[in-house]
Amino acid sequence: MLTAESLVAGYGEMQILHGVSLELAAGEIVTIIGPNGCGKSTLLKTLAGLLRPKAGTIKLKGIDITLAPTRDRLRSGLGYVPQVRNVFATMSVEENLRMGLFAVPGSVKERQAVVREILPNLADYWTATAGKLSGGQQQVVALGRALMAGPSVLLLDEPSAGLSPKATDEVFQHIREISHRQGVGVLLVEQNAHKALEISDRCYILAEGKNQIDGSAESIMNNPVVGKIYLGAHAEAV
Ligand SMILES: Nc1ncnc2c1ncn2[C@@H]1O[C@H](COP(=O)(O)OP(=O)(O)OP(=O)(O)O)[C@@H](O)[C@H]1O
Repeated sequence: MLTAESLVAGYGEMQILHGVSLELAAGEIVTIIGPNGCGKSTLLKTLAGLLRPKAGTIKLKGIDITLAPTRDRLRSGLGYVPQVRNVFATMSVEENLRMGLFAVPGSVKERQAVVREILPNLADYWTATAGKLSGGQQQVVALGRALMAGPSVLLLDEPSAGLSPKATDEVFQHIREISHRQGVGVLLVEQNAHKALEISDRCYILAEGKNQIDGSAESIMNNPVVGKIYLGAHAEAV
């Protein structure tokens, strides 16, 4: 569904990604973990088209989108939810979802009905101002907005950031359903590595802008060395 090969990217002269490669299949959840500053968000921004890679290729459904503008990526089925400022705070939930269709043709009402079926909680705060919702509710709104465009791939940057354990579980449950029921491939960047691995099929570990280790989520969780270095305090529990 989505492949990246040997991506080199960064900010100005500063190179952050030094040849990162990955694959994501339909209906699969893949988590990217790694130390702070290793380039996880930079990788998602590059895949989403916010940063232009200096080298490497990105393909979506076999089509080269390496240099495609963000709008074209959206139309081709690539959705992206950034870590911060992922809702329009002064708009209602309904309007936030409307915005999700700005670059993609389609009927707002029809798409909203589909998204409300996938995320039934949205009905509870449909007319509320998004900025006044809890962090967990805002994250559901952000997911809903991304789903409006009918993506086949979703890039999610730390969806559990700032959420309580309970809200994190709810958001992860939604992610699992979006992936497994709707067939959406989900690429997840998470600090909460242990919890993310529990809902993931596979995992890539990055270090210093390079692929370090990859494998099934289970093999990563059961690898004592990986656990100790990358899963932190949770290592004992794995
Ligand atoms: N807009 C920017 N301009 C310049 N440098 C940036 C910018 N955004 C990030 N960086 C730098 O790029 C490096 C990688 O940042 P990135 O956010 O991709 O890491 P990360 O792995 O997602 O980190 P974290 O886990 O802390 O979120 C860091 O050194 C960061 O300071």
